[in-house]
Amino acid sequence: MQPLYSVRNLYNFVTSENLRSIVNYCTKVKMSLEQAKQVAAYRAVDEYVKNNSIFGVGSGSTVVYAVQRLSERVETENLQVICIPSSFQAKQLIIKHNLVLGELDTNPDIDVTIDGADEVDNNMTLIKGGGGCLLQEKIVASCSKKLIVIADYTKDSKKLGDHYKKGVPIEVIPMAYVPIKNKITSMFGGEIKLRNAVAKAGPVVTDNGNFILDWMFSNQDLDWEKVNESIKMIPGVVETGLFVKMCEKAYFGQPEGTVVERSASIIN
Ligand SMILES: O=C[C@H](O)[C@H](O)[C@H](O)COP(=O)(O)O
Repeated sequence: MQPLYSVRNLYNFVTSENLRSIVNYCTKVKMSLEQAKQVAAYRAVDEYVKNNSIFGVGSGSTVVYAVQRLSERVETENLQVICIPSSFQAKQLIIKHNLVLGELDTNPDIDVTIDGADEVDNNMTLIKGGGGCLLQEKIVASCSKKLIVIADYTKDSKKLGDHYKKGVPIEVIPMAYVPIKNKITSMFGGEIKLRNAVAKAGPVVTDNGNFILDWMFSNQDLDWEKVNESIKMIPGVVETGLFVKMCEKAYFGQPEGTVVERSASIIN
């Protein structure tokens, strides 16, 4: 007897008609996500980037829209803005849009950084580093008067882990990844995976030559500030993707094109 889920049965089920509906549905979801990212990014750049300022450029797919908007504003309003990148990707975006590229050596005081996030909780604690850029992002954010997050509606959570299931990224020195993995799980439980590359054999290597561990925590009620401090004390840990008390405001683009805002001042 053929199993119900055999390839032939699946093939019969996926007729060209319902395949078209599945593809249409996926395209609509993708478009609504992209639109949500764009409206959030445009709003943040319009509200926060001023003339004669130093601007920290975050990393990820949502930041692409922020840089796009900034370049439009630089052209139409003749804004003078120096851009400080938070990754190789951010640097390439700045160059591609002919914006002024700066560095922390010459501009260590940033007015505002606009960055994406993998998840934002009710207390404005962030998980970042889904794209492996957490270390430079945290350095740039720490040099900024304001950190503003731009994200689509799927990143808006009550508690960390509500929506983002890939865990907290932790950047580590390669030789120490196994002991670090063991120490974190024995302190806080959960499960840890070494992040593997997609178009390369072996692990992801960050812009700084390190590895990334993804910690799937099992307790959503941890004190993230303490957890962050404890993990950072482990020798070989370079940085965590937990951004605690750093973010001033988050803009969440919605599927229908509106933007929901959340401020740290309302919460704290
Ligand atoms: O390492 C990547 C960064 O922390 C990104 O800002 C974060 O992963 C969000 O990226 P995206 O805007 O693509 O969702």
